[in-house]
Amino acid sequence: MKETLGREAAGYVKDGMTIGVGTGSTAFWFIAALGDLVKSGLACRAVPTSLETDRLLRQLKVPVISLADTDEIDLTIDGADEVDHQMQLIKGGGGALLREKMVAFSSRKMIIIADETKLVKKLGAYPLPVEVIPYGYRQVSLHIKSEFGIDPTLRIKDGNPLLTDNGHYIIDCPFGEINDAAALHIMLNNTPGVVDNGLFLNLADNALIGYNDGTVKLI
Ligand SMILES: O=C(CO)[C@H](O)[C@H](O)COP(=O)(O)O
Repeated sequence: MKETLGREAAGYVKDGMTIGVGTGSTAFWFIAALGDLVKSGLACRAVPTSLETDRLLRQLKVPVISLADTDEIDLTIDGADEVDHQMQLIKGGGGALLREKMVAFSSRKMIIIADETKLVKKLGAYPLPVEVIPYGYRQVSLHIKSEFGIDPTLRIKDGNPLLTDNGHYIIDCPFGEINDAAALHIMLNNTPGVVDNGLFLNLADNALIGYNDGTVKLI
């Protein structure tokens, strides 16, 4: 399914485009498809959203530029942890939310690739990743806990706090159903020490949703 989604998304890439390239296991298959297109002669420039995506793109000889090297991105293809029918998202399960959001914000169009399990009526069942400055991360966590009555978890990898590509920590916040995503976004990002959170509001245009029976629908 992820491979089908990656290949389907590659159909939206046109010659000469600057492409934002997402992170994660679904985006992996888009990268593979983009590599094939470049091999067969497509000209494009790719803006990676993580060091891992950067590495994969270079491995496949896809020309890579950094976000600072372009004024605008024509199209971004990325995965998501949740997408609702209004194209609002939760992202950051792979820890790349900050660069992903910066790339999405600079893109004229963003298409999400996700399987049907990620298409939800309301965001929030997936714990919302919040990227924080390591200094004082505990205070941020305590603040979120007392403000919202939830139990945030510091993301751990190999026994240590996971460090993002930007040298930050991630706190995963199990909000449950989010009723006012815009207000939550502001409240979180107004907390000193919070760099950004995984709510992607009004950034995605469409989603390619992959269904169990092998079909893909553009919504
Ligand atoms: O936001 C992300 C990384 O920060 C990913 O797009 C999201 O976690 C989905 O990943 P996958 O396709 O592996 O399920």
